[in-house]
Amino acid sequence: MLSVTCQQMQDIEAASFKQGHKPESLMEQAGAGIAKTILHYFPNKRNAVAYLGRGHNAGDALVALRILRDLGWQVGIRCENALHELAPLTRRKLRELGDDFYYNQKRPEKDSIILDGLLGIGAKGPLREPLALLAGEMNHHRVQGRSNTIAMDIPSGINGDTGEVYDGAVIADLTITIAIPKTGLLSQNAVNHVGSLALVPLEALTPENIQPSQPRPLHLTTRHSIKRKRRSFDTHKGQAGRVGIWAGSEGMLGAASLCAEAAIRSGAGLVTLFTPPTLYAALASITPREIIITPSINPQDLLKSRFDALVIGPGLGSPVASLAEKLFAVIQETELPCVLDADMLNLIAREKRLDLFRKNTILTPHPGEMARIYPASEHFSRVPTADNFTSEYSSTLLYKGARTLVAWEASPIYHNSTGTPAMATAGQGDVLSGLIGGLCAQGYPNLEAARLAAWLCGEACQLALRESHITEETLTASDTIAHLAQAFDALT
Ligand SMILES: NC(=O)C1=CN([C@@H]2O[C@H](COP(=O)(O)OP(=O)(O)OC[C@H]3O[C@@H](n4cnc5c(N)ncnc54)[C@H](O)[C@@H]3O)[C@@H](O)[C@H]2O)[C@@H](O)CC1
Ligand SMILES: Nc1ncnc2c1ncn2[C@@H]1O[C@H](COP(=O)(O)OP(=O)(O)O)[C@@H](O)[C@H]1O
Ligand SMILES: [K+]
Repeated sequence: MLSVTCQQMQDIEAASFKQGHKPESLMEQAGAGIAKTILHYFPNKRNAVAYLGRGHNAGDALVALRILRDLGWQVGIRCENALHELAPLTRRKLRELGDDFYYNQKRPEKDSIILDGLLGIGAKGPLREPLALLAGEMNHHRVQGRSNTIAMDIPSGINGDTGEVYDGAVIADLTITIAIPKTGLLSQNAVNHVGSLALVPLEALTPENIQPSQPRPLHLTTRHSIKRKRRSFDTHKGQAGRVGIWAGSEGMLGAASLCAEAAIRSGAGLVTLFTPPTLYAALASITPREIIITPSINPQDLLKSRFDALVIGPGLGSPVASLAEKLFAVIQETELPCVLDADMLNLIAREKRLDLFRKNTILTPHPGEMARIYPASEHFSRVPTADNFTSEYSSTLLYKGARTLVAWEASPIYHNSTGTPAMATAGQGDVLSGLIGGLCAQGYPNLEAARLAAWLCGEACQLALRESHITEETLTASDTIAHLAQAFDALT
């Protein structure tokens, strides 16, 4: 969904009020959506404390808090403003929690949920007292109490238009933005304060007829903006997509195995993994039985079978020159959707074969690989890099990072909403490339496959963290695969 400035959001709100929508009804819908999102990621009852400012942002937090309390959560508030200073609607939402609620203020306990309802799109400039004090308290409890902070609409102390981070701004693990994403949330400067993103759509507030504020529009990929395919009843495995993978080398068998497993878990009907004959036995012992493993020394084999998509690169290492030439020839010849990942990108950079970045290819560089294939990226921030790169090359680009970007030619630059720092662990990229290949093989257009795969991987990891035996420290790429089903299920 297109992102908007705070002023554009306020104009859309004002227009909806003119049409007869009521602020209280919108606030109830926003609060209900926030509570639902919190329960999606934190399904077990906890202690929740809402930090309140004076405006309607606090009202959203109070509605969510009321819903959580009705479901048996222990809830409380922190507010340094006098009651009479609160906006009338916000005061009403506070009263609905009980007359004594304001006077029995609470601080978060260990492992709490902290709701940031200090400031939303009505914020002007850096945090002023008493909100600066409360933001400091929230950030302290988040670290000391290992609590999770969830920002209502935008993290307080962030400029919603530019993403500028003011002193003492709230650090959120998850920002639940209301109705339409605000452009500042997508800024790279703000990423450590925004965390992962979720959207609560409101029917009355949609971005129709809004002019993008940038020449290349910035969109957020959320669960609502991805369409999941349904199969017809008589689908057979040949129609469900055939993926050919060239991956792995001595010491990097796991990359090949994870990539192939993710491809079959994406829904692809048949996945074939080509491997040097010397690695066959070892790879067969760690790869799911559903994967066809074919010993091969010639990448041309990728062109001989009837595949619907190819993935080349995970764990490839540094192939000898003759193998490299054969891989280049395959990439040059194939018209299939072709994911080029990891060492394949390094190889292309090293041999200066950027002519291979054709329309059917999907490139998945992390910033290090990006600097090799496109040294200009070191002089630009992420969005201009994605913009310039896709203007120069006709490939679909998936530029990995804490806010993964996906773009193609003149498409909007899509910012992925899901993900967690727990993903900073080996093998996540191999899962991602396998997933993209599997989705392409099922007929998702390249851009859609890349957006969906990035969203699914991030969502799977966020959902994995709900489980008591998986933490930020212990999450592995295998856990990502194991939670893909829940991620698919979370799509509307
Ligand atoms: N208006 C509506 O119909 C809806 C509003 N919603 C929520 O309401 C929010 C906007 O509410 P408001 O317009 O009341 O604005 P805020 O809740 O952002 O509060 C703005 C008030 O905070 C104070 N303030 C501004 N900048 C400050 C600073 N730097 N330091 C300290 N105090 C500062 C001022 O008193 C200002 O009036 C949205 O972000 C969203 O969360 C949602 O409930 C959806 C519907
Ligand atoms: N802090 C983070 N927040 C969100 N996603 C992350 C974070 N760190 C890594 N990721 C994601 O994990 C994946 C890692 O890919 P990559 O670095 O290629 O891993 P590998 O090569 O080990 O498989 C990318 O999709 C990246 O976007
Ligand atoms: K907020």
